[in-house]
Amino acid sequence: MKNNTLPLSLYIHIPWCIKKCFYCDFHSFVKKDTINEKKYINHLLKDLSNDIKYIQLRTIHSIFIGGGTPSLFSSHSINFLIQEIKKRIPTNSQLEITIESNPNSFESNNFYKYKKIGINRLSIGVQTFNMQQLQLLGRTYSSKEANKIIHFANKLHFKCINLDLMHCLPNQSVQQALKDLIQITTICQPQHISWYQLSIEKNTFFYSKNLNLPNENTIFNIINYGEKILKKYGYYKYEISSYSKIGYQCQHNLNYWRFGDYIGIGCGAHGKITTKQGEIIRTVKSKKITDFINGKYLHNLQKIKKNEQALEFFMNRFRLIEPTPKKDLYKYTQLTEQTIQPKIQQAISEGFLKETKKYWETTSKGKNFLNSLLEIFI
Ligand SMILES: C[S@@+](CC[C@H](N)C(=O)[O-])C[C@H]1O[C@@H](n2cnc3c(N)ncnc32)[C@H](O)[C@@H]1O
Ligand SMILES: C[S@@+](CC[C@H](N)C(=O)[O-])C[C@H]1O[C@@H](n2cnc3c(N)ncnc32)[C@H](O)[C@@H]1O
Ligand code: SF4
Repeated sequence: MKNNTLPLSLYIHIPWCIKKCFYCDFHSFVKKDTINEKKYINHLLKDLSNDIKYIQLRTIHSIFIGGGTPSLFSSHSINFLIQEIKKRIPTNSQLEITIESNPNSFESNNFYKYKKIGINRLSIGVQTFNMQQLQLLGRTYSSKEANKIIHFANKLHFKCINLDLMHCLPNQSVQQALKDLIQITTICQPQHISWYQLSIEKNTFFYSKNLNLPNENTIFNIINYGEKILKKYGYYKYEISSYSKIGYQCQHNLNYWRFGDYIGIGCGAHGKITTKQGEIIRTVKSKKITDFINGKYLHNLQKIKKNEQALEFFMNRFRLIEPTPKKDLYKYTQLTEQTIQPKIQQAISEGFLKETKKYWETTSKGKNFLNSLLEIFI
């Protein structure tokens, strides 16, 4: 492979939370006592130094500090981390730096300083403004507190604020789900909204519960009317769950979905890298914090087999609303169009896909039955 020109992002995982929410299976564990932030950050930097080889003369165009609840870390620690990273790897002038936070008062004390140290995208996980539902989800703040903190964050004028909102919650009516959206789009007015349909995941408290989840009809109405509200208030859908004002798409997540490269550091972080030889590898870092802080950073490194690369590429690409440029298949995987032509023709003949000279685009049937479309590429 010639010089690697694929966009490169850096993901940093901070795995601690105040408590484990009943629905969440992201890699996080409850903070038992004071976290030795400096020690963890030193290990993050050592973890990064092992992955420097993957940079291949590129610059980093986005940093995402996710979790867990990264906003449990002080602005001093986050500043030290960002400065040390910048000493080690070139970053581009338009660097997007996101940190995720929960709308708890003590965490919001960090917001002002996060902005001062260069964080330009603040993601706040609200989930809902309905008090009963917040309690049902196991969240640790009130809707009043969430509103106050979003209002406070707005006044700090981050370049972009994202709010995470979930829908199709247990016992949730269409009206309640839409009320959350009206609140967010007309009062909070963030630049970006991530609107997630609740998924019941294994290894979560919810998984073993007999929940009163919305039926198909309610789900259809929530999504159908919800998308109308989002569009009415200027939020354009660019990915299955992602909506933004024009110009505020999340560059980090876009890079994932376009099948770009990203280095993942931290306990449980994953990365996806294209090597000089044109191989595509996935890295998974140790999920056990004891392993990670004993210097066992890398848990697993796996090459994506050639015959799985088209599926991996389209699994990411077809999440996006934008059409897929045909030239990107070779750019991101080194696969030629010829190698996948029969499957493309099958997807077109089954009504999931349409094509022009330069693009492939999912039809509404393809968007609504994405898994059936992707099965063609297995
Ligand atoms: C991993 S959390 C990190 C953000 C922050 N810790 C918080 O809780 O707000 C990222 C987001 O994933 C979403 N999420 C987590 N579990 C989910 C599930 N089972 N179904 C749908 N969305 C989920 C939530 O909206 C959450 O804000
Ligand atoms: C579900 S997304 C939510 C993004 C948020 N809605 C936004 O727009 O900023 C973020 C979560 O996905 C997980 N995540 C993202 N990239 C990751 C990576 N490379 N390795 C491990 N976990 C990752 C983390 O749990 C992180 O909190
Ligand atoms: S949703 Fe956020 S706060 Fe809740 S357990 Fe997951 S990462 Fe932690």
